[in-house]
Amino acid sequence: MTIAQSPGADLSVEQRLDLAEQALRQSRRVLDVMFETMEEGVSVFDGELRLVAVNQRFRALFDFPAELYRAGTPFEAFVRCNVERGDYGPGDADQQVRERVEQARRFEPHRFVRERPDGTILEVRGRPLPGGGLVTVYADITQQARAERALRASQRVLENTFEHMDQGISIFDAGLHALGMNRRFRELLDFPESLCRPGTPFEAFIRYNAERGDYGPGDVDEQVQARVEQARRFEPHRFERERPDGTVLEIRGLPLPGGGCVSIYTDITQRARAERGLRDSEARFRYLATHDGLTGLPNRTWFGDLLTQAMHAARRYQHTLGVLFIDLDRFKLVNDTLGHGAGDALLGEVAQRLKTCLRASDVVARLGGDEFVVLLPELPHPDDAAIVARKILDTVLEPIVVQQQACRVTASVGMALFPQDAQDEATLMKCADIAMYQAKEEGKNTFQRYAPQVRTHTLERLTLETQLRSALARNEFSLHYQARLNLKTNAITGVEALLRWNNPELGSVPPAQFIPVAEQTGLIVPIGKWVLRTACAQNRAWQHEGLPPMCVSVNLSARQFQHEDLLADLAEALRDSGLAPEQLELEITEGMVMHNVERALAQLRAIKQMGVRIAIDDFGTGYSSLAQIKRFPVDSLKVDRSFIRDVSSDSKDRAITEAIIAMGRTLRLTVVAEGVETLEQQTVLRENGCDEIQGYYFSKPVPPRAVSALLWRHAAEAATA
Ligand SMILES: Nc1nc2c(ncn2[C@@H]2O[C@@H]3COP(=O)(O)O[C@H]4[C@@H](O)[C@H](n5cnc6c(=O)[nH]c(N)nc65)O[C@@H]4COP(=O)(O)O[C@H]3[C@H]2O)c(=O)[nH]1
Repeated sequence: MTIAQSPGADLSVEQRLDLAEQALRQSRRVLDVMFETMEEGVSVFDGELRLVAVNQRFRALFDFPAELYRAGTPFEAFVRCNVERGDYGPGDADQQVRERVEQARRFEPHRFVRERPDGTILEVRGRPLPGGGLVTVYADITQQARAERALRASQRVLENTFEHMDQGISIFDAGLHALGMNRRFRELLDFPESLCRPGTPFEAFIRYNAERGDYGPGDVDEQVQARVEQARRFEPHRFERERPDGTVLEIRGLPLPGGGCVSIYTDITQRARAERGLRDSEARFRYLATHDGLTGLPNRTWFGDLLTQAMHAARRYQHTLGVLFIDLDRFKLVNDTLGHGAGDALLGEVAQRLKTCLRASDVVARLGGDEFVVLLPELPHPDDAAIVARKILDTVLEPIVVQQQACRVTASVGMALFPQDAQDEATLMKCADIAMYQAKEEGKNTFQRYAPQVRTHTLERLTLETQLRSALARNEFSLHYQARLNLKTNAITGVEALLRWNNPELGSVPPAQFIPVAEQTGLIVPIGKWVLRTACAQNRAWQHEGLPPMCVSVNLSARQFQHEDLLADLAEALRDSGLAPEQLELEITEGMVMHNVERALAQLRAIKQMGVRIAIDDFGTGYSSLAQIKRFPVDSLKVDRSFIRDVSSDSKDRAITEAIIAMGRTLRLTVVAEGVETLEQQTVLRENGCDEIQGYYFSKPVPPRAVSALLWRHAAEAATA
């Protein structure tokens, strides 16, 4: 330190000495103040390592006992005090003292950091003094050291996190050279260790990827160039990449504030797979929601959409649009006789044929069951719809081989046109539907253009069908019974069960009206089963009343006769009612057996084997020959009403009736005349040897209670006769 000298060359020696002394005292005071007010603690020891001085800050930092601060205290005393209060940590006290004193005795410059037990961190700098001795400066660096320590700790945490992150990270500088990358980056991208070093150019990674085919086929140089150029733009980006091993990576790139960029790689394979699965199932769902599962054609929903679009276009460009409703005529028969598998195969074939016989712009859809619909979006001329309809009929008519059997089905087609027949989709569809019903009534295998006058009739028929569908569940059916009289014994030999339908909306509907509808719709099968069960139970109930046993006849429809469940239904009705099989008779018509003689024969034999009787109903109206009837195991023939009506007046009718009676006798069959309304008719029949009669003359069809009364009355009359 330099103390400023004051000028005074003209002063005496004493004066100068005095002045120098004053200056010395002054600079000593300055030094003292500086020493005492220093930020750092300072200790000064002489060449013998005895204390010369410590400043205020030293005292505050170390808090040694006051007696130690006396000048001349040996350095060793301070060290020992520190050792004793644990300042140097655990260890042998004497050795700790010895080591430190020896160290100090070397009087070498030194610098170290020491942490005191109270957490204070000191930077200790020692310097030998020129004339011997040692000055040591103690700086309290606790705050700074703690901050540094915290920084280092958080750096370690960061490095640890970086290294063990679930995402791969790579960092490149502004010159696109690698600054760093973590373990996951190497794993996810499967790069060799040699590549994953700081300084590796971005291009090297890209080239490595391109060469191993990570970017798919293509020119490697072009792939590299495109990617490096892209990276050079340092724009934020995010995309997904599927690696050849199937790993799907989401790659996000972010520019760094000081230049360069960081890329984050996330393995999203699972999520991508799940999303792909979802997309697949969504597509599948969409397909199922719009397609018919069996034929692959558009379903009703999709067809509705397509029709709406086509109507818009037709309206805008003012052209004619056609809708054709197609219903297969004998499909249910195929389904019932050959099974559902055959039915499905047939529908598939029909769908295929419909598709090929139409233009690509036309639409064919399946509405369900055996119903198809065709949309002709643009008809140059309204008559063109008829040409398409004819084409459809021809194509459907071609034999279809199902289960090695050639089937032939026909179709009924209904046509409706926009704008001629309807202005909106729903009405247009309804019109085509109505026209289709009309075509069916016209005798099938035909097409019909919608005409407003058929609408009313068809609507009635539609109402009937709708009501009929729920009639069984709503308990709207009942059975009436018509008695049969034996002309020789005058006994009531049996009753015929006749179905009655009473509907709250339609009233009492005659069987002639609803039975054909029930047949067409297939509803006759469950209804017929109900008739069978009810008739058997009723016959048994009469027996329980004490009436003499007799036979109950039940009409079988063609559908029922062909149905695979018939035998099981029969057995069930007999078992549940407890009726003897010979007290049940089934009435079938000639047409039913003539359709497929061999199959019918097998069915009839099976029924006969159960002990159930069989009658041929409406006999004479069909085409069965005597030779064929001979083969059938039938018990009776019921002569059709039409021959009986004029049997007493018309010689031709009488001749036919006589022939039937004679034939029946030859075949040992019971001959029953139906529709006998007069005494004359009865007399002629008796004279000709007819076995039994049924008709209004003897009894009308009546409810069970009235039958019971008739039977009791008749039994009583017979007893008194
Ligand atoms: N004019 C006239 N008619 C007479 C006379 N005696 C009886 N009838 C009627 O002639 C029909 C005889 O039955 P069907 O020929 O089997 O003809 C039946 C039968 O084919 C069918 N049907 C009735 N019930 C059933 C049933 O439960 N199942 C099936 N599949 N068909 C049934 O409906 C047809 C008509 O039945 P219904 O209207 O009850 O008509 C009955 C009966 O009421 C008469 O002296 N004069």
